[in-house]
Amino acid sequence: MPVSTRSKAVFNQVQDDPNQGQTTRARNDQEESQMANQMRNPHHGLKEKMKALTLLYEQQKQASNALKNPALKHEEPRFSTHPSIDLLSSGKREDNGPKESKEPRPISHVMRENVMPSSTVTRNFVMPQPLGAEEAKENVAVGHGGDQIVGLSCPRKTNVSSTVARKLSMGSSVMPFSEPPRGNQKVNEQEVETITERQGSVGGGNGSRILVFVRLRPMGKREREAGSRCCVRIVNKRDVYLTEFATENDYLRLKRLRGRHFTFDASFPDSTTQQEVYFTTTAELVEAVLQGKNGSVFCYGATGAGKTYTMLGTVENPGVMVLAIKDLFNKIRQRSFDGNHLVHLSYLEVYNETVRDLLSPGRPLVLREDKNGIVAAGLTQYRAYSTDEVMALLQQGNQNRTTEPTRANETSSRSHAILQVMIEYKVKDAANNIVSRVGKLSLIDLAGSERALATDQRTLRSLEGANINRSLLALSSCINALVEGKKHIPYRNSKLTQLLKDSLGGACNTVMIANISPSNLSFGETQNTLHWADRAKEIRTKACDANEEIQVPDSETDQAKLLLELQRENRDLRMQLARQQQKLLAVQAQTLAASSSPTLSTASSLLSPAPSSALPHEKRKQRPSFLAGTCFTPESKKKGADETVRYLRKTVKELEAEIGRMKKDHALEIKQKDDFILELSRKGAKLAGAGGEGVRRIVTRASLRPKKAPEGELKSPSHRFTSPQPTAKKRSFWDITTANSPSVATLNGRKTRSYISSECAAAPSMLLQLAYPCFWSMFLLGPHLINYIIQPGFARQRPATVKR
Ligand SMILES: Nc1ncnc2c1ncn2[C@@H]1O[C@H](COP(=O)(O)OP(=O)(O)OP(=O)(O)O)[C@@H](O)[C@H]1O
Repeated sequence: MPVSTRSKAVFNQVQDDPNQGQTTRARNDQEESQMANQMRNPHHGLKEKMKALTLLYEQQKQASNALKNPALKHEEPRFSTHPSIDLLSSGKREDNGPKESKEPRPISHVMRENVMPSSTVTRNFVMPQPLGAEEAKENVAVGHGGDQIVGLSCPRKTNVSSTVARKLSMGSSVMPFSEPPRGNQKVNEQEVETITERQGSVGGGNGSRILVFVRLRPMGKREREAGSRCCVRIVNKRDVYLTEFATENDYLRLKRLRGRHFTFDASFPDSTTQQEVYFTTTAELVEAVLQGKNGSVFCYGATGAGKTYTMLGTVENPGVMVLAIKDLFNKIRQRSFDGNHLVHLSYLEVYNETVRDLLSPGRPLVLREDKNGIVAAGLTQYRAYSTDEVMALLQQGNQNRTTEPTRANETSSRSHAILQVMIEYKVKDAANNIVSRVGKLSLIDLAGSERALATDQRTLRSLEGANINRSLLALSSCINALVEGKKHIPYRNSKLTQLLKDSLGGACNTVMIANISPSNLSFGETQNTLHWADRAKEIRTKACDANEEIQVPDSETDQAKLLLELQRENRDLRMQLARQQQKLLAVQAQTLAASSSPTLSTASSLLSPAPSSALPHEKRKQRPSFLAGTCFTPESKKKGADETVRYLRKTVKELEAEIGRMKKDHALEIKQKDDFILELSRKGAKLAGAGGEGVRRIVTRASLRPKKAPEGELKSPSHRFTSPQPTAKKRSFWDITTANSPSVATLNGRKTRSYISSECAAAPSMLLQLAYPCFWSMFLLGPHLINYIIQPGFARQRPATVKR
């Protein structure tokens, strides 16, 4: 620490003085130890350092006075200056100061002088020395529109060297934009690496993040005249504060201000020059394009926000497009001595959802997708050899561009313009093969997002506005889908998004410049622009060095791949379409069913479950379906209804025939059972006769019935939940017969049940017994019928003929 070193030097001087008395020496020792203690303590504040420095200063002053006037050698100075005076030069004085002995002043004295300076003190305020880049960054004053408030407590704005600032701007989270290099100053290649690295790191190694910048334009004359206020504040060249002022009529929020805060990679206040914008946003992309990577810059914002100014600029203040072309040719000249760089140029616009060639206007162009991405078929590619040539082409293209005056902007661009510069660079690789690298730079000036009222409601402008808004809406949908990581990105929703596919989701370094107006009258548009810009920050494009992989294109393989991809896409789309159609048909069918005649609908609703379940599968297949797609015309409707009626009649007939068959079967069964019972009865009678005095026992149902439970006997809890005939035993027809009766399972696993009254007091006569099967057959028919209805295919599985 410089302070402690100096202090030590002073004490050494004191010790070296041979004329020093014992008392003074003792006091000095005490002071020395006190000072040493103070210096050892790292937490001594500024006050302590000041004390030490003041002491030092006093000593030096005394020494110099003593030199000038030996008579005043031990006199105390009559006034002192502020301790901060000559803070930095004190060290020098100390070094050059005399080595003569001087009595150190007591600390208390020095302190008193510092605290209570004499009225005659001359005060000199010294501005601190300029700080380093880091300190300057920390102390950037918060000012409106990026202006610095320079005061006594703030350091002066320092000029950070361009390299440092560039690294700061691209390599760290804080990104103040940099000063442009003067003249033809070469951009350091390391700087380009920094932005690429940064983009790569953000993209997680596989891709790069879109860099988003915001540019605020100055307040326009019209806006000033309309009395608009500035609602945008840019702080730290990065943060954008948007304030909504309450209108005079908005009494509820009259005193309330609503604000929003956004942070971008860099934000340009209204005083920013075109060069600053270019060097911060695009210069590095140009460098990357020369290395065979793709780059895109697009301006986005409301109408009149300054997009065209940023992209094209004026003759005096050329914009990004012009500066990029100039820079590109400069760089090519610097590095290409063998003329290996080929520059091709195309310029197109998207106007009312049609693509037009701005360099050779003619019929609208068709967009096609090939292995290089989306291309406009038939678009002119000009080979350019110099900046002047490109400038001439650019001018020509701009003259062909659709611009119209609107209420919001006198020279409003009514189309999206895309300038594409392709740079092909041929190099020899290690194996001496010529490898060509192609980099593409797309510079896009979008038409302004706008409200119909803000522009023009009446004429063609409104149609243009609708189309512009549609394409921008499609763009925002794509941004949303990309941000949310969706599989399907709706690029096909507009021509603009198709053309921007590469820039948004391809292998490309992309920069978005959001242009905003400062006027509070454009608050809504500004907020919207900032919202989308903020969203776009999250988009990650693919890795940018895909170019390496397409150096040696295998045309057949590529075509096959493309074909496969297109087929897959086609299949997906067809499936999507089919699903949608199915949904539509289902809805239409429901509507049709609801609107058809009540009898028919009732009949079909009543009968539809039965036939579908009762009929064999083949029959169900044949049933006319509403989804067959033939029921949408009146004739087809009638036809469908007739068919249904016919089908129902047929079903009824079939059912009747089935019932008749079943009746016959059951009659036969009943007859067989009756015969069997009769025979048994006869046998029983014979046995009884042969037994003589034996008890005649006729098996009746009553005898088989369980005895009534004794009163007071507990019933199971489930008893409460049984049917109303819990006391009657459920018995089958065969229960009354002997053990060789066919089991219940012989009837296809289905139990045929009947309930027997528990009130039969006496055994029934034979006649009655014969009547029972008839009675039972009634019960038997019911379940069979039900089974027929609820179980398909039952009709084919008739009960096996009962054998004795
Ligand atoms: N940074 C700026 N400095 C000075 N003037 C500017 C700036 N930005 C824009 N302007 C001026 O504002 C006006 C509107 O700008 P510009 O035409 O670029 O808007 P735009 O966003 O392209 O509008 P549109 O979408 O309707 O085409 C122009 O007169 C332009 O000169």
